[in-house]
Amino acid sequence: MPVTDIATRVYNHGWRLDPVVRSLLDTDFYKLLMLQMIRHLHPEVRTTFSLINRSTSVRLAEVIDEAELREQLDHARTVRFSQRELIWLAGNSFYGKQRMFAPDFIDWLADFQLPAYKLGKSEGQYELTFEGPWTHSSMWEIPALAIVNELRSRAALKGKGRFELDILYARAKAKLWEKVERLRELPDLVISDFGTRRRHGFLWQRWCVEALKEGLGSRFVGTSNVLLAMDNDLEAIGTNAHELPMVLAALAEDDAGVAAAPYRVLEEWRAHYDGNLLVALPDAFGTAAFLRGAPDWLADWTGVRPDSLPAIEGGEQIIGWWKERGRDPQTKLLIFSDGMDVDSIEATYRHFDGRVRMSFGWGTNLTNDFRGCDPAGGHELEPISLVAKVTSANGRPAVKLSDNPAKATGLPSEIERYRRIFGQEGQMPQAVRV
Ligand SMILES: Nc1ncnc2c1ncn2[C@@H]1O[C@H](COP(=O)(O)OP(=O)(O)OP(=O)(O)O)[C@@H](O)[C@H]1O
Ligand SMILES: O=P(O)(O)OC[C@H]1O[C@H](OP(=O)(O)OP(=O)(O)O)[C@H](O)[C@@H]1O
Ligand SMILES: O=C(O)c1cccnc1
Repeated sequence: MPVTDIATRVYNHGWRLDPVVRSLLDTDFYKLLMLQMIRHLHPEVRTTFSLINRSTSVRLAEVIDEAELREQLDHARTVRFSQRELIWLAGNSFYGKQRMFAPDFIDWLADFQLPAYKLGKSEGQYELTFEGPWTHSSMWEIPALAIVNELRSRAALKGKGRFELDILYARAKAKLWEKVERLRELPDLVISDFGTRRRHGFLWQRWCVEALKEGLGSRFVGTSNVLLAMDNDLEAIGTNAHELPMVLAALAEDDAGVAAAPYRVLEEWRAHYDGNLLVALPDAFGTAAFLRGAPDWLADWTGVRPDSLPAIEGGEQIIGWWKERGRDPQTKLLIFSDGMDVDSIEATYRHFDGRVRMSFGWGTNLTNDFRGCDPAGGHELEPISLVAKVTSANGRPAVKLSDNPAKATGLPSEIERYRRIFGQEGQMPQAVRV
């Protein structure tokens, strides 16, 4: 296990290009799972992904230097899958399954390059978009977010002294370790790292993952970061994302096609994957409508990943649905993954303990929690709510409604149309923190 003195490195490395993204495996596992399917079924679809800063009070274009941002984005475009990485992807077993990725997909990855980007500025924010085949533009989501988040951290760290940095990281480490000690009290906890996109930095995420591996032992089941999984001999963890129903709905010819899109996605998914990968994401256009219209076979899937209702609320709705459909929730899996942190993990665990199988995907509050750690008392290192969403498919607008109206994305007129199609039952406004 490489042990890097992060404070020393941050101090020493301020003077040359220090690439944020050095591997195309430095992404979420679900991106590769989705990519294999998209390439197979939708190779002709073109999409645009756009950066959206929901923390509008943070004027990113005034914090991050544009030349540095371009340098990092350009560098990411030079990175290719290495031979070693492709051999690992082809030969490793995932979720106990051999050959998850077909040989022709692995061959295709060998030539993969991130497509061009467009970068502008408006009202203190960056306008960063990625247009191209869905297979390519989608792959920008995680590296683009990791780059912007890490450049923001670096900007906040610039000018700090060697000891100030040392104390800052010491505090962040102690803070994380206190969380580990609390989580150890939950005997049947199952938790993984989902924190790549909004991490403080790569090396910090690596430290967090290694700390959880030692501190939580078998309760820590892996990481969604494929590179860290490979390097640390951990399980790569992944489900699927909102972009799948969003793109299929955008491509639909009429309202009925939009309404059917979330279930078509599931059919496509089950034709590619099975077992623990049969986990549905219910909230792209509202969980209540999704569950009401779901085909009965969906209740036979392994689990559901509630993602925008408060965790207990969302879990209860899904358990109620399993019961209604005559399934035993104790055999089912709930994956909680939206802005979780120790308090909500403990509360959710205790609430559902014994009633359902559960696991937690711990993101930003794992890999970017520097709240209260800056010896100078600054707030510049606190995480922001930065996302990259699909905004159009074949030139047609893409929409996400979510259960939380604060997370809706898309043209206002299209959001209205989708609200008419899916209804607004169960919408629950909540402040978005990360
Ligand atoms: N963003 C990153 N992505 C992947 N690996 C990284 C990243 N940053 C550092 N590493 C790896 O972590 C280890 C320690 O990093 P560090 O950068 O301190 O090494 P270094 O000897 O200074 O080399 P480098 O010139 O690559 O920065 C090295 O193995 C390096 O390749
Ligand atoms: O602990 P967290 O930082 O929340 O990380 C995990 C979250 O990341 C993804 O959300 P995404 O980036 O797509 O944003 P959104 O669902 O909040 O819009 C995912 O759907 C989880 O909700
Ligand atoms: O695989 C997932 O569901 C996942 C991974 C990282 C972040 N959010 C979700």
